[in-house]
Amino acid sequence: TQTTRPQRILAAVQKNATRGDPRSVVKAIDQFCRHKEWAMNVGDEKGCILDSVVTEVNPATVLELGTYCGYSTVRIASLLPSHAKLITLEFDPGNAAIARQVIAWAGLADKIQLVEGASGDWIPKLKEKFGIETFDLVFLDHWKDRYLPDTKLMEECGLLRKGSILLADNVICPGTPDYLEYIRNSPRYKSQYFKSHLEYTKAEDGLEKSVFLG
Ligand SMILES: O=C(NC/C=C/[C@H]1O[C@@H](n2ccc(=O)cc2)[C@H](O)[C@@H]1O)c1cc([N+](=O)[O-])cc(O)c1O
Ligand SMILES: [Mg+2]
Repeated sequence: TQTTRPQRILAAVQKNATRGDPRSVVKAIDQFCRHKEWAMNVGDEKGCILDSVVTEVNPATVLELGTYCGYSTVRIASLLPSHAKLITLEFDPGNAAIARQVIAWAGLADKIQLVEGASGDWIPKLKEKFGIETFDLVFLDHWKDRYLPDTKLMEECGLLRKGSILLADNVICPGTPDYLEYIRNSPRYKSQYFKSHLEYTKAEDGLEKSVFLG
């Protein structure tokens, strides 16, 4: 019977990556997606920009919207300080099941809380459920039409503080025009565009980094 793309990504990790070595997990997925089968991971080129932002922010609390197979989850968590926590939201149970195994292979399960469900349902519950005050860093990489409503929801729920960083994938391809328009014109944010390429391709894409000003 036919396997799914996430199942094939997990198989590539289990075949080519070393248990407990997050960078080898990242490399195994990039090799597979560049040479065997494209998949919507943030990828190696934009991943370097992600790494530099994570390192600069050195966050104690991170929210990721859109786990998929856990590529960026592992990439971010591998750079976090020891007591830092990353919460990642995943809607599709099949993707979540794969991501849990990728995260476990990387040896990062103790840093990561994978929550299954819709961002719109879970964002209002994160404070009470996980004892979170605010997020130092939010990585947006889920459904592109959810970036704007979820950003407004995070504001309303008091999950952002002065200096919180939002980092959004795919602001060019597939594109998030309503989010970009809002975030670039709002007096409550200072934004910066990091030009790059769509993962594993020559097409333009980029990351938008925005600081919440309070
Ligand atoms: O569509 C894209 N991403 C959508 C991601 C969606 C992921 O977020 C989850 N989610 C989690 C929580 C939710 O509330 C909703 C969905 C979904 O279950 C899925 O796992 C995309 C597409 C391209 N592309 O080239 O076409 C490139 C990219 O880098 C992309 O990120
Ligand atoms: Mg993406």
